Amino acid sequence: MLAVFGSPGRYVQGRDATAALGPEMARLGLTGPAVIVTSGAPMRLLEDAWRTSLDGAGIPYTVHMFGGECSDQEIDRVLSAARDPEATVIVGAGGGKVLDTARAAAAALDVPVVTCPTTASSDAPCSALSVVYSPDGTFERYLFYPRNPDLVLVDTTAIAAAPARLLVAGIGDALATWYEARTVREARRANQLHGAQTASAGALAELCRRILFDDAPAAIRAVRAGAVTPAVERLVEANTLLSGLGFESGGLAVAHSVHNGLTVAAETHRFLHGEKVAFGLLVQLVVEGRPEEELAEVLAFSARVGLPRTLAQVGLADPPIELLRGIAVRALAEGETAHNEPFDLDPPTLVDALLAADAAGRAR
Ligand SMILES: NC(=O)c1ccc[n+]([C@@H]2O[C@H](COP(=O)([O-])OP(=O)(O)OC[C@H]3O[C@@H](n4cnc5c(N)ncnc54)[C@H](O)[C@@H]3O)[C@@H](O)[C@H]2O)c1
Ligand SMILES: [Zn+2]
Repeated sequence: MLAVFGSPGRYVQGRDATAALGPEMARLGLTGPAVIVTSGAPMRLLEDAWRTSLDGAGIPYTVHMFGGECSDQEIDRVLSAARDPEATVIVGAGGGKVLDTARAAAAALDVPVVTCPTTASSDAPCSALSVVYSPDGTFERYLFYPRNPDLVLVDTTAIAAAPARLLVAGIGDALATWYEARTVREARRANQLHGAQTASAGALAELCRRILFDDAPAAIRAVRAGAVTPAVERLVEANTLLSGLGFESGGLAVAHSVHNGLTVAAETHRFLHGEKVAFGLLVQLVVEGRPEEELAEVLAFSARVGLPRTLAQVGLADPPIELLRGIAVRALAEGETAHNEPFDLDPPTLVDALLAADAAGRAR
């Protein structure tokens, strides 16, 4: 297997970065017409900055309001919105679902995509894939693309204006990165680019983990105050760039499959991707039989930053055993990254790991 490493063409991050969107697009030749896919909160935060920046760069654009889920239906709506202006670039500005929808529409049109995360709630911004759900929020499939985004522009002022819960969820998604990449490396499985892991992907995942452990509490405090600080900048880079490069070029394992499994339970739909991944990571450590100290370290960190450690904390207080079985079956469906483990996994084994991870979280 060849080693493969992928990354976005250009990554720009900082205070009020949206002011640079027009010039950054223009320097890449992305002069429009553009369709901006966005939702309510990001729109309110950024519409004035878009007008100034894109008008200033001579880039015509229209805005498409996101319907709430990255589903085939929503991707089709964006394609319709792009038809009339004959859009030559799609810009996604919002959470992971907005970015995934924008990326899917751009790929279908074979035009470049720009992602502008307005929250550091997941590692969606930098990747060359989308996660597609049914309109009611059940995981359906991954869509893989030949290219990563041409430009990722991260406005930390917008991110600091978002609820701290979103940043914490992003920490959950980023926390799993190094542990999942370690599994993929040890098992010599393929990463999300269908190649072997480079040493640099492992090193980026490692740096991601170190920044989380060093900077997360200070960054969360600052975002609660709506402030951008050096700790916020580092943490946003860890959640967005390092976790993004780390998961894609490093690979995924049980933690993300448990997330996908949990989505079969409607009770979990009000919880964020990164919150479910954080619990999935505990399940992964249990099923891999990692040392007690490692589980304790992750549990202590998760408790400190406020990530879920139990089934109840992702909406499943006292779940019936049939529901847990359904979650395990979905988590082990064909193509799931749980199969990157170096051992065979079956639903009863995973149900036991779900129960044991929950017990470990409750015991703390
Ligand atoms: N493509 C990938 O590589 C990849 C990686 C990780 C996750 N994902 C996907 O991304 C999604 C998770 O993304 P998410 O956790 O961001 O959820 P989300 O997209 O639902 O966004 C969460 C909420 O944040 C709000 N929001 C965004 N910016 C805001 C701001 N500045 N102020 C206030 N509210 C704001 C949104 O409106 C939304 O209600 C899942 O569908 C997951 O599967 C994809
Ligand atoms: Zn994730």
